[in-house]
Amino acid sequence: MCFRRKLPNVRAVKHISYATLQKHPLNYLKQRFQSNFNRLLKKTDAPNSSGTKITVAGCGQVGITICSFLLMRNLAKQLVIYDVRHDWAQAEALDLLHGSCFINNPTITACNDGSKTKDSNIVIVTVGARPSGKDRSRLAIVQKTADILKSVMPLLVKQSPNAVFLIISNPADIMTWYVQKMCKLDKFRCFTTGCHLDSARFRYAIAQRMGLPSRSVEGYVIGEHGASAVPVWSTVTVAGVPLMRVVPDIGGSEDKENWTDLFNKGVTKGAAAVSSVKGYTNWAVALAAVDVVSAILNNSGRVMSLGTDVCGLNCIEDHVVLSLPCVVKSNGITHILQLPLTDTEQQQLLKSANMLLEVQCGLKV
Ligand SMILES: NC(=O)c1ccc[n+]([C@@H]2O[C@H](COP(=O)([O-])OP(=O)(O)OC[C@H]3O[C@@H](n4cnc5c(N)ncnc54)[C@H](O)[C@@H]3O)[C@@H](O)[C@H]2O)c1
Repeated sequence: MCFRRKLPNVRAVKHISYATLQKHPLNYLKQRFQSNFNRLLKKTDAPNSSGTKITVAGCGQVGITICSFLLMRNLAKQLVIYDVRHDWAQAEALDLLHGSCFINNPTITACNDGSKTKDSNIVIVTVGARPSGKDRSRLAIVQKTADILKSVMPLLVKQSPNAVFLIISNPADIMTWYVQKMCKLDKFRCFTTGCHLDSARFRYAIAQRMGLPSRSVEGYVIGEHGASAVPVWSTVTVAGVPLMRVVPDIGGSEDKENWTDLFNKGVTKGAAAVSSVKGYTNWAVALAAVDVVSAILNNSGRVMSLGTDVCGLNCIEDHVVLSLPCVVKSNGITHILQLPLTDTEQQQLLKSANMLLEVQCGLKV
């Protein structure tokens, strides 16, 4: 009996005018219910934490796949989808929201003006053009994507000046260099997934040849996320055994087992094998991006081959963005590893750096 008396009295809500009731009977009911329900909730002094906020800029194939993995892995409490196609972004957000009860009730919003991205912790950038036509290389779309980023990035940086910016848009190394320069962002908090994806493809290709799962293989690809990527055979271990100890000539001119072919087919031409059929790649890049986000949010200190300005490292003397193994913590990249490379690997890395530098110089900024 005592308990019943403490329940709020539904008739006590007086502030709703008769006009409102006439106009919107449903509103009236909603307000009555909400007002009474709120009286049951007693607020404490705990600060209101809204959780990690992540913006995904660009909700094409790559962007929306990243969104779905972020939600499935429970990494974003607030997700903002930003795209010039507002209706499309809103529809994608609503589609995801319809499944809220399966993904821990996140807040998902969409916008085309950047307003809702304010104070994001992480901004993942996938806006851009896809390679199409005869030349399907990543470098073919460089100026087009740069022009798009020129209109998008200042807005996103202004809204979230302290965020970590993860650049996916291709050609990813050049675009990261461009964004770092244009928005004056530090290299530790504006970087690209770069060769983290290529390293995953590398591990997969080696594991396939060995008949083992990818996770039994460690090893890095460095340099350009693209045709001049460098396989660092000297870092490859299979079940802890350095592959170079078993195949001393691996990747060299005497490589009778054709490991270089395996790299070319599985890594540098890996994306084309998918996109020549589908028209795009989305799953592996999204998994790689979400892996980086998870490393950041967990302050993990994991080492990943990511692309940022590597001037002064491994004999590279220019401000060029390419991938080297990086330590990832909550504020971004804390350290970049100077790998002890073989002569062949070092030469290939410098070649990759020079090629990227040439494209950087040709960009109209
Ligand atoms: N780094 C990697 O490993 C990797 C892998 C795959 C794809 N990519 C790159 O990711 C990018 C996206 O690929 P996708 O397949 O999702 O392409 P997509 O064409 O499906 O999506 C691009 C999205 O960007 C949006 N967009 C374009 N201009 C915009 C603007 N000015 N403002 C806001 N939004 C804008 C488009 O509306 C579209 O939704 C491409 O550059 C692609 O090459 C990178």
